[in-house]
Amino acid sequence: MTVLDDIIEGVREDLQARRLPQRDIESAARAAAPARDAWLALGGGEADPGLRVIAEIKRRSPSKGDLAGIVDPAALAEEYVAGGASVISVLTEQRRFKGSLADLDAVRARVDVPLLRKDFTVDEYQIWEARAHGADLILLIAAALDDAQLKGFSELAHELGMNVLLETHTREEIDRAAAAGARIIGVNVRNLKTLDVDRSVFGGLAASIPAGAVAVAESGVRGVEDVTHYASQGAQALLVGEALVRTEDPRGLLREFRDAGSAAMATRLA
Ligand SMILES: O=P(O)(O)OC[C@@H](O)[C@@H](O)c1c[nH]c2ccccc12
Repeated sequence: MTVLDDIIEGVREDLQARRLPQRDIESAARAAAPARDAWLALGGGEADPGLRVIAEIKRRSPSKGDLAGIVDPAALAEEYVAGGASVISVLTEQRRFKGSLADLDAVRARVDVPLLRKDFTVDEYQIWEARAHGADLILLIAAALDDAQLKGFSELAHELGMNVLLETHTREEIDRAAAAGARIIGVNVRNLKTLDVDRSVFGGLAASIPAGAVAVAESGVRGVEDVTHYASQGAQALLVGEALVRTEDPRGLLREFRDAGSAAMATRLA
């Protein structure tokens, strides 16, 4: 059994414990304020977008253990917005990442940028639930889903006005993401089956991401050098967790990342 299989088993158990009747979650989703456009926020369709950052609220991870206490996730989210984050990612998985839907609610109440509900989506219920809690974007992981699920889950998210960040790790998964109509494609340089990080995976796959889709490099940003690396390899956006939750100055670090990344993008496109 891989790490990913193990995580998903826990996610399914937690879901059964909190599941509301389908009509209740649907009416909560329909009552939520309309979703914001995360694709536009990430520079979709723009000729000169500048590097966008998806800043993540993450207390713990299976690979690194405890990262940060984060007693007030909304205050951290406000720092991220002040530093120019385009999207905020809120981990809602409980067992391995110490996240919750309450974190998503707290952040939603305080910031206006698009929010990614970051979780292991394996059931349509979680998509309704994401919308009910104010998410604008959901994560779908190609390694965890078959083609019919990628397509069906994407369609449901779009029907609810949300975007999808479709996470890949191989060439084959990028092709599957493209076939599912993904407009925001992430390459996670961490292999979710082994948790190994290999930063060169992004550059090896970036050219396979279809034009028109926003290319997101996920994981492994330790500092400005990694930002420059990903941006020079074709990343339009970065998903950053650990570096931002560990620093004393998330606002300043975010600005540094955006400046360095935008400069590297400009050089690449010149
Ligand atoms: O903390 P990092 O190395 O900056 O990584 C952030 C993000 O990419 C990572 O949290 C992540 C990427 N895909 C995921 C899927 C589930 C949980 C977490 C993730």
